[in-house]
Amino acid sequence: MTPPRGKFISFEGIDGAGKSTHIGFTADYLRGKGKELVSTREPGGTPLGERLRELVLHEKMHLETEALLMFASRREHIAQVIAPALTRGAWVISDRFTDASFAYQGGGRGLARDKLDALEQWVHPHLQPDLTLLFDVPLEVARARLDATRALDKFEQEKADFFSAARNEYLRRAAQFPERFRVIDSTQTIAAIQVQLAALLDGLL
Ligand SMILES: Nc1ncnc2c1ncn2[C@@H]1O[C@H](COP(=O)(O)OP(=O)(O)O)[C@@H](O)[C@H]1O
Ligand SMILES: Cc1cn([C@H]2C[C@H](O)[C@@H](COP(=O)(O)OP(=O)(O)O)O2)c(=O)[nH]c1=O
Repeated sequence: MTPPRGKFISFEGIDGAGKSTHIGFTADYLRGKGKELVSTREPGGTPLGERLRELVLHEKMHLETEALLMFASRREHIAQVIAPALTRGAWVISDRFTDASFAYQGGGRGLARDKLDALEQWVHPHLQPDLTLLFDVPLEVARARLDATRALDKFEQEKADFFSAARNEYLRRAAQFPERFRVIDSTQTIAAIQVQLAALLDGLL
């Protein structure tokens, strides 16, 4: 008998919003409920994708090259990891997916939305996350969290305008696709967010 398809959850937000923190909690929570879980990330998630990630996070390149590499990594990720896992009934949680390309290459860098729409249609015409968790914080909060924790990559070194545009594009997408997005106020304490996450995940189980 074919197992029921697994669920696909993406985690989004500007750098420093708290995605990585809550991915760990979500993975533990779902494993605790007995789900086979695949925790992965973009760009990356496959050996080839991780090599593309190194390039795209550290090399200067044309904006369209950057967008194409994000989708090239995603194509491989879907083929090798996401689709097979969902088919065998595993749940997939991904640290970013296509909404990040709309937010960063589209909102942040100004790539025309119709080009991103075309790439999305090409690379995954029939696949969307069942749930997209958007961790939303004001830029100053995100920046303060980043400065306190780590060395910054190419994107994290961008200026406030870039993150403001990326955040706005995320919120625009959340309003456009309310059935799959949940916006989480990430200025709350980690414990308060976990309570909210547990309730959202229970709704999917
Ligand atoms: N709700 C929160 N309140 C306070 N600090 C937080 C919160 N969420 C995350 N942090 C801290 O902010 C930093 C960045 O979080 P992280 O999860 O790495 O963000 P992201 O993956 O979105 O870039 C970490 O040091 C983390 O402990
Ligand atoms: C998936 C994706 C990520 N990005 C950017 C957002 C992030 O700044 C960067 C890497 O994402 P992320 O995994 O959040 O890095 P870390 O957790 O190490 O901070 O890639 C894009 O610009 N477009 C995309 O399509």
